[in-house]
Amino acid sequence: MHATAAPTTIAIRARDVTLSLGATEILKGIDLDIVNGESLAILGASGSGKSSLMAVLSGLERASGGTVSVAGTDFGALDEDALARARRGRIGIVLQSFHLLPTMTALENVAVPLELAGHDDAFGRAGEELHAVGLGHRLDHYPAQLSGGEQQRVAIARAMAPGPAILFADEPTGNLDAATGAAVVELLFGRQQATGATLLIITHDPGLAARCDRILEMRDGRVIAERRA
Ligand SMILES: Nc1ncnc2c1ncn2[C@@H]1O[C@H](COP(=O)(O)OP(=O)(O)OP(=O)(O)O)[C@@H](O)[C@H]1O
Repeated sequence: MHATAAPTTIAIRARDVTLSLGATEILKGIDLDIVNGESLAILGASGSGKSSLMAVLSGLERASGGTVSVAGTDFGALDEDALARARRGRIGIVLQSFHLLPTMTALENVAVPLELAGHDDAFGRAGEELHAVGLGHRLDHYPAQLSGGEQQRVAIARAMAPGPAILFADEPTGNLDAATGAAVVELLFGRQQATGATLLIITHDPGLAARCDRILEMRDGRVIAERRA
């Protein structure tokens, strides 16, 4: 019996991507295809270009050369407004140091960006997502009243609330102890599986990388190795 493979669709395609800041060439020709729903770990020494690659693939930074296409849209062909529209709701980002607003509760941290993006029921959606990350009982807590692991859960809820097709995480467990980090990793993969999102994780943790479908290793602005986990 032959199963007909569903056509794989490319979430992110990079072709000969370079990034120069001033006289420094940071990315030196990256070629990459990331399939929808795939999880990909990016490993590499400090300064190898991991965060820069994430910035370019997520549209935070424009490539100096080459092309980055997300869901078939060439980011380089878009002006600032069109790029912001293309990114909005489609790309979620979780960073190592959470970046929650200290004067807002957990619920507000998740709801306010949704509200600004014009979501009809921002607070309802934010509450659902905070329940999904296990923080239904912490909605009215401020970041300073939450543990590091809880703050990272809020940051994950904020990134996931608009229903992004792609989630980027830059060392999401870097500021957490091992047990808390492991719980956050379970949560990330759980949310990925529940939503079918594509997941890109920058990590120094080989155990976390091994949980991903594929591992890229960077050195000096280039991808030097690639393997299936
Ligand atoms: N704004 C900038 N101007 C000039 N050089 C920069 C700038 N930002 C980053 N770099 C340089 O680009 C290189 C890659 O940095 P990047 O942050 O992407 O590395 P990384 O692999 O994510 O490192 P880490 O694991 O330490 O976060 C480094 O040598 C860094 O010093």
